Amino acid sequence: MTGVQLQGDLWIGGAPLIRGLALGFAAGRWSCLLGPSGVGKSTIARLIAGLPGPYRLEGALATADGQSLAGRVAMLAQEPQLLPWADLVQNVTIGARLRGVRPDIARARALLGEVGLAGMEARHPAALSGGQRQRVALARVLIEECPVVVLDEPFSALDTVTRLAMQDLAARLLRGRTVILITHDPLEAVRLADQGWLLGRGGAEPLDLPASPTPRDFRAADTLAAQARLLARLHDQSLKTDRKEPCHAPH
Ligand SMILES: Nc1ncnc2c1ncn2[C@@H]1O[C@H](COP(=O)(O)OP(=O)(O)OP(=O)(O)O)[C@@H](O)[C@H]1O
Repeated sequence: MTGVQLQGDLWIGGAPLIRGLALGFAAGRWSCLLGPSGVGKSTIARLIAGLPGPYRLEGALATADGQSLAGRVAMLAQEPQLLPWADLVQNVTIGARLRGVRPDIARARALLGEVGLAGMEARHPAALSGGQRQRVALARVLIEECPVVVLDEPFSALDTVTRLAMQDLAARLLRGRTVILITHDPLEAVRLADQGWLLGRGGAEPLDLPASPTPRDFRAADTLAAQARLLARLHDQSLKTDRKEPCHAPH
């Protein structure tokens, strides 16, 4: 497994986005990024996944083993980005198909079952709900065996109970990988993360997480206390940032 270090200033479209980043994503652990909408979380995800964009890093993105991240990162983007003309098995196995290797159909079917879509394998994405499409995208990431996994709001379209089940599934199947989880949900961060940061324009501040093993019980006192602390920090941050949009109410 490999850890990932990101440090420096991030720019987008010629303007500064976040200054003074110093993030160390520990090898084999789950790290979480939270922060207000537009702060740059998805941009960091794209940077780590090596996807193109109008961003520029004045600093360094490095791995603990010194090897390139190319070909070693699986990413679940905010939008599921499924192939509309392909069935669910073909969607889940797209990585193998693109690499020209034999797709593991049995594993794809098993994963579709694990994400609650058994019996729907022959459907196309248009015949799914938003939350079902998001679970196909989750299965597509879970089938990859990349050491680094970036999950950008992977459970945002799910109802609360399904979300908890998918968190448990991802925690089980991605155990031992270096996972970078982006979320707006304080409970999700507290349940899954070994470490994490709250991002703001001026950099990143570490999260205060329980010492108990993940995935943490959502009923446990230490989980709920950490969730409340994090919610309070997010609330304080939004008051400080004063990001009020002008309101064009009709007169
Ligand atoms: N092509 C672009 N040119 C200039 N700025 C851009 C471009 N694409 C995105 N941005 C800006 O970059 C900033 C960071 O976007 P990003 O998607 O990384 O934020 P985020 O923290 O993931 O937000 P959210 O929580 O809403 O998903 C935003 O303010 C956005 O407006």
